[in-house]
Amino acid sequence: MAKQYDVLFRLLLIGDSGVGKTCLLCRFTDNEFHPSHISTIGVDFKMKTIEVDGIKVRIQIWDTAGQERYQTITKQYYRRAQGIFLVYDITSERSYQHIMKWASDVDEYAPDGVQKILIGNKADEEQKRQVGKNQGMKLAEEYGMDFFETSACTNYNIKESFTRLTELVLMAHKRELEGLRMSSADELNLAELEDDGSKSDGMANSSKSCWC
Ligand SMILES: Nc1nc2c(ncn2[C@@H]2O[C@H](COP(=O)(O)OP(=O)(O)OP(=O)(O)O)[C@@H](O)[C@H]2O)c(=O)[nH]1
Repeated sequence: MAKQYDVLFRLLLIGDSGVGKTCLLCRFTDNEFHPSHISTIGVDFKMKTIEVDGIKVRIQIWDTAGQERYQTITKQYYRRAQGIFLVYDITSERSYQHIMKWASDVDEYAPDGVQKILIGNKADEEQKRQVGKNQGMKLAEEYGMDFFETSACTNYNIKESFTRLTELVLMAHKRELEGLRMSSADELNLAELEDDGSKSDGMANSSKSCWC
């Protein structure tokens, strides 16, 4: 039977409450968008398999609550991420200013070598824009990250940004992947998902099902 995937790994979405993390995830995995905001409680995740450079990649994507009160729980998920989206809302200067704080949390809690992308979401809301595209680009450059403006609402740059972070993680784990090609027998489990699956059932808790 053909293998369902070659490699498994974990991505994480972080950023202030309301910037659109859940909607980005739902747009990417289910091509759905819902206009109401129901705050995530703790963490939630969804899976999707994509093919990049001929490699079938199964990604577990963790959506974290932006609200301060859940930070103790959500920070526990940083250390097992291979890639992280730092998300702000282009209509909220405050959410952009807070990227500094999210980036310092990543430095403190995520593993060395974790791949990062800066996302300015809600790009469809041009009339309400408070953060210029050049500000996003400048910040991303300072932190050495790639940058995308996205819209979960119009499906702008969603596939592109998820694919790019996946590519960055694949590049960062090139050596392990070469080993996989040589053996061609097993999939590579970067996220130790089987192990986590049982644990996460108890820890992941969200008030949202992903209809957004
Ligand atoms: N116009 C527009 N609205 C969006 C977009 N993405 C999300 N929203 C809206 O922004 C609100 C918050 O979206 P969520 O995805 O729930 O935000 P979140 O970051 O997951 O919030 P927490 O779970 O509280 O951390 C909702 O009303 C969404 O419909 C977008 O690209 N454009």
